[in-house]
Amino acid sequence: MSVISLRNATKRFPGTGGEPHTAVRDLTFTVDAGEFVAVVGPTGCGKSTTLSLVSGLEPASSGEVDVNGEPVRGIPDGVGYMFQSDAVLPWRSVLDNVAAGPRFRGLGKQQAREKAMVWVERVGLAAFAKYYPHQLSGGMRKRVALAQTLVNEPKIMLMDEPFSALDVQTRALMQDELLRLWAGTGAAVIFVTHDLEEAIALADRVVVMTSSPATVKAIFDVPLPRPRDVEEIRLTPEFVAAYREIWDTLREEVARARAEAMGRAS
Ligand SMILES: Nc1ncnc2c1ncn2[C@@H]1O[C@H](COP(=O)(O)OP(=O)(O)OP(=O)(O)O)[C@@H](O)[C@H]1O
Repeated sequence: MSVISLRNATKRFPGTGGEPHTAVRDLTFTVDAGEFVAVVGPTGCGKSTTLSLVSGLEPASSGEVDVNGEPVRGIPDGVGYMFQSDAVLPWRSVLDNVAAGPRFRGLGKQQAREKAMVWVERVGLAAFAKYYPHQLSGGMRKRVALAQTLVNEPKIMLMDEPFSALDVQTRALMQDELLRLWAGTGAAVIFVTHDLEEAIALADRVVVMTSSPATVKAIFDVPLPRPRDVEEIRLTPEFVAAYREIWDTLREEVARARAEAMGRAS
């Protein structure tokens, strides 16, 4: 069953010159329970706006966006977020950062900490539970952010380039970690990325967006088995074939976006 469904969803923002600016147009795709969908497209095409429509942060100007079978009006329950910049609070320990969500949702301090500790352990930070964010590496902070998201047991996870600021090795580690932890949750994921390799390594399906204003250009199934080791899987012929096929479609859009950006600059 689809837990996320967009039908001809369009978003227009007020433009600077009075004319409305269309950020995304006629978006149509669905995400099933337990499905991992990656969204790729050229820079600035409207990927983050797509997530804003699903998260209820921005209402659609036309078309329909449903979450759990209901039209999105405001921020739906059971949705977890992870963005490029994390929401780790510097004045709280790792454990208290992770416990903040359960506290907010009404658990007592002790219960929230117990629940948080389970996730702190799962993301491999048990020895660092009392540390403060400034004492952690970038990868460790991302682990905290992942625990902060997963501790709330979201049925939907919206991820906007969560690992793009990490170095290549830490990034691969975090991708593996995400897949391992997500596997037990049954959550539907939309993962926005610039990086086609990352999209294929992680996802069940890849949605390719056109250049701005974005619409869905094509949707590809990723025929790779799970569980996956993201560094190993990149070397398989199936991965390379999927990469070629999807890149053929994405390349035109990236070229078009570049040409438009150069046109604007000149
Ligand atoms: N709140 C807003 N008000 C006005 N325009 C906006 C707003 N949010 C996004 N836009 C515009 O919508 C378009 C798409 O932006 P969006 O951030 O969704 O793209 P993106 O594909 O996520 O970008 P990137 O690849 O750089 O992360 C851009 O032209 C942007 O300026």
